[in-house]
Amino acid sequence: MTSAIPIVDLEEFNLTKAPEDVSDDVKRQLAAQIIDAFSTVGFVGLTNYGIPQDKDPNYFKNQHKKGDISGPRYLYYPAITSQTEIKPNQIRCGEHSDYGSITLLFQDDVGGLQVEYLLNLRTRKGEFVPATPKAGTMYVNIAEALQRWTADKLISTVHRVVIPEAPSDREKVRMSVVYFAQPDRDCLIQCLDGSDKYEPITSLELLSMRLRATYLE
Ligand SMILES: O=C(O)CCC(=O)C(=O)O
Ligand SMILES: [Fe+2]
Repeated sequence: MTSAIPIVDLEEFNLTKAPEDVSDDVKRQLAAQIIDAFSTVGFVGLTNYGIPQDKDPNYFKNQHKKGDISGPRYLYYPAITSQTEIKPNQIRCGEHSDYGSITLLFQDDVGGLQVEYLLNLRTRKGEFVPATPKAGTMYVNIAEALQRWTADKLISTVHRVVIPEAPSDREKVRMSVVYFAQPDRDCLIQCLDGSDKYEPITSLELLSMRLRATYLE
């Protein structure tokens, strides 16, 4: 059976307004539609990627059944005008990789998202390349839980958002919607190849550890 990918029409919610000018009701409706689209249609079917042959092909999917710590983030980057003060090397979102299994990322047409393209898998040396917006497409980032699970067979994607160079682009608001697919909170993430490359850890512990490191340390 094939399942259609639902379309969430952001225009309907008039998101060209700044977030503070959009009512909580409209935000709630939009959030409900987006979460429904991501979770019920089973975007998190990671079947056949990095799973040892003897595993159930639905292995990854089954670890996202509850979606109890998965969730969306709506990002609004204000316009940058000639009056805006920008510090040297300032960017819109610093380089990082996400914490869960995969991240689904939708962006508008302003640009600025860059992903690290690994030139050398062993040293992990890479260079940032633009992840150019393309209408009707989404980016899928591999995140850290998946890297641990697959014992580095899949490597998490380092990414960032820079300020566009062209004044006509930087003067536009940039918006993106991302969905962080996180293995269910009690799911034990241990290397599927049987190695001890990473210690087993529950999804919730891994998320808490990464959030602490990012925001508190
Ligand atoms: O705004 C974007 O395109 C990227 C946001 C992002 O990487 C994140 O929220 O983790
Ligand atoms: Fe990210």
